[in-house]
Amino acid sequence: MSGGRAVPGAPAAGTPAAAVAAPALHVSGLTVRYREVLALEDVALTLAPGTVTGLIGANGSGKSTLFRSVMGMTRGTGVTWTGDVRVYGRDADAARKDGLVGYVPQSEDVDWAFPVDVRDVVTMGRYGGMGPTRRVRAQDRRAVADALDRVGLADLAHRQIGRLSGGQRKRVFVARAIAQGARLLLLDEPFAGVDKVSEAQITAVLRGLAASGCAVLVSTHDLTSLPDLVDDAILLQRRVILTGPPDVVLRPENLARTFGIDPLAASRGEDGAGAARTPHGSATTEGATR
Ligand SMILES: Nc1ncnc2c1ncn2[C@@H]1O[C@H](COP(=O)(O)OP(=O)(O)OP(=O)(O)O)[C@@H](O)[C@H]1O
Repeated sequence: MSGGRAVPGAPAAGTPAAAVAAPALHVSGLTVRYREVLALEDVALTLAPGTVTGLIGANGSGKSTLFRSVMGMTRGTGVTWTGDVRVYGRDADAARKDGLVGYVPQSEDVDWAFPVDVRDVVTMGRYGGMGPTRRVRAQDRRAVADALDRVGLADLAHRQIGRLSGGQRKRVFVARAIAQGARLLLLDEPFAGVDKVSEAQITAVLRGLAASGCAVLVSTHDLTSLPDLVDDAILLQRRVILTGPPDVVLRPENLARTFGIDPLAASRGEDGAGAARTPHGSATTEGATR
């Protein structure tokens, strides 16, 4: 972590020049099995720095498993994991250790009643660079203030985290990743349970991060807003079905390949259950093969 003002997207101190030119994320041959459940099969994808990529798939299609694999969280009893994950050309474990990867999981394992405020949580993003004493330095304070500014939470810095709305809570964890100096951000359903205003704020923050050179991978079921958010989208159904610009990926025939239904038929009410919003109508997000 470099000193001075945090600049998301700037290479971390000591990052080799060759790594700067490398893809932000390169996954190849990733197969993950939870005992008898094959969650991901031979997944390959590449994210360029400075882009936002949407990860689209029905429930159970493997989105969270993909995020967890990049975070090294799919190793353990009953989990079989093969494949290669590189972050800016480096082994993912080493890149995470250096704080290059920020992760906003679907639901944080957080005790919302705990007496910590917004600034305390965002400061946790700086722990990696603080050493064992966790003494907060001037540069940490500046990075935290900058991150809070970016997500529009500066005014709530001293609010206890349990007294935040759902959208504000999401933004706190985005700010924590920004304060960390992450150059690859993984967000698992950041818009779930979030109103349109918060969604627009989070979208603006993510676009801003991409503009400053970060790569962002975001899963969402809100397909209507996808074109405003992403440069590219990946359709996942245990395997990567399709990657491309959102207008191509969101074509009804392509969505039907992943969601297992004709979304236009769904919009006509022939299958309305669990409908997700798309620019073309409604598509159910249920019905994936598990
Ligand atoms: N810890 C686990 N043990 C066993 N099976 C699991 C585990 N976690 C996920 N799975 C299974 O792996 C598959 C992929 O799950 P995953 O959570 O990655 O999907 P997802 O696309 O994130 O779904 P959602 O949109 O519902 O969040 C599913 O069939 C799921 O039931």
